[in-house]
Formats: sequence, C-alpha cells, structure tokens
Amino acid sequence: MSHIILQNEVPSTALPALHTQANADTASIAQFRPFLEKPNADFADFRTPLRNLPDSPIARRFYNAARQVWEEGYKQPFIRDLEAGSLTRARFTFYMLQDYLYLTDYAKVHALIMAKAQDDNIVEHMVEIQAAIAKERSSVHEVYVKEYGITMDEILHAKQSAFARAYTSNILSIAFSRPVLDILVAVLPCAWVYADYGRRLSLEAGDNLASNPYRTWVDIYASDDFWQGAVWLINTIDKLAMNISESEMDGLVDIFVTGVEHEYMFWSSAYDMS
Ligand SMILES: Cc1ncc(CO)c(N)n1
Repeated sequence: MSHIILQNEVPSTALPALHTQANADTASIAQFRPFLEKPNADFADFRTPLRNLPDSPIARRFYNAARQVWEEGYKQPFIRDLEAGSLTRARFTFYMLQDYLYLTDYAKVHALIMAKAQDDNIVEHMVEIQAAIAKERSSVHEVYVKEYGITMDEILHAKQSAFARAYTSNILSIAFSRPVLDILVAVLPCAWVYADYGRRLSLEAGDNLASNPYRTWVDIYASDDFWQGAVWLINTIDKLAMNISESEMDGLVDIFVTGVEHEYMFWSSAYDMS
C-alpha cells in the first residue's frame, strides 16, 4: 500500500514497540510505563490513542486522519466540565438520556454485524458486545438517571434529538447496506474515542476523581475491558482489510473520520442541550 507521509503524521518508527527493547536506558522504565519505551514527543506521555495498541498501520492512518477533531473533542467544554466535576446535572442528564437511546441503536448495529459475519470469532464476539452494551446501560445510565429522580418510563419515552437521530441513522444505514468491514470501521470511533478519553480523564484527574460526581462514568470507559474492545476491533479490521485497494481504504478512512466527528458532536449537542 503506497502511503504518503503527511506533516504531523505519526511515522511507524514512532510507535511504542511494546515487545522490543530498542533502548536499554528506557527499558526499565518501560516495564512500568510502556508508553515511555521510545522517547518521542508523540508517545512520551499517555495522551495518545495509539499507545498500548498492536502496531497497526490502519489504526495509525485512521487516527492521523481524525487527529484534529479527536484532539479538539477532548478539549471541548462538555469533557472539560466533566473532568472538573462542574458539568451541570441538566447537561449530563440530557446526555445520559440521549446516550441511552443511542445504545439501543448501537446494539442493533452490532446485531447486524453478527447476522452478516462469516467468521465464528466475529459472531461470538458480537454476543459478548451485546452483553457489554446491556451492562453499560444498566451500570451507568440507569444508575445515574435514577439517582437524578428520572424513571425508567421517562427514559424509554425520551425523544431522540435531531443530531442523535442523524448519527445513529448513519451507522444503521451502513449496518444495513455495507459489508462487515465497513460496519466495524463505523463503530470503531465509538469504542476507541471513549476508551481513549476515559483513560486520559482517569489518569489526568488522579485523586480528584474520588469526589467527582461523574466518576462512575469515567471508570467504566477507563476500564481495561473497554480498551480491549477497541483493540479487538482494530485487530479484526486489520485482518479483514489485508487485501483491500487504496480507494477502498480511502472509503474506510472517510467512514472512520465521520464517526469521530459524530462523537465530538454528540457531546457538543448535549452541552447545548439541543
Ligand atoms: C455516543 C456514544 N458513543 C460511544 C459510546 C460507547 O459505548 C457511547 N456510550 N455513546
């Protein structure tokens, strides 16, 4: 695959080589902090979604293409206020209700992956994902909204916002009309952006998280299980995309970047409560 190196792009040599010891001086530190294994501006801290991932040129290409919106998304007011613990309840509730509805569609998208998949590993993993989505709903969403005095009935009858509907319509349309590879790429931003932001928030907030009302939310997305969900998707996409053409690859990059943009806007529209 020909590959033009863009400015600001992360070259493959900059990736943290988790299983090699390129530099004896950093090897001992790297045992505890793998992201420090290779001294490099991009990877010398935890704030990169490419750390602790298998070396995947596709993941690198996806992230590089989405990098600006990915990084801006982390700086946006909803995430900043959530980290500070100062996000208003009204905004968080709006988000939680929209996200509950979102997860219903998200589960359907995974059911369609399962229906279309030929590979047993993918079919079996989709069963686990359904269970994980149900857990995410009951252990985070239902707990929060009940704490805020909202009933299950109100949750189930909440109206999906125009933007949330546009977002889920897009992934459902890909799920109904496109092959498994495209659908996996369409859901990768959902898993990977949340796993990355969750981890960053939990590492950055440190001890302050204990008194943060949104701690439960951060904890679930900072969990290793959640990170492994993104790793599984990247590994599977890597295998399925082994022999695709450059123009098919461009199509996948477009699906991915659109997904990261939608993740950004899901939070910004919740911040605006619209
Ligand atoms: C909008 C959105 N994207 C991704 C996730 C992660 O499951 C979520 N809960 N909500």
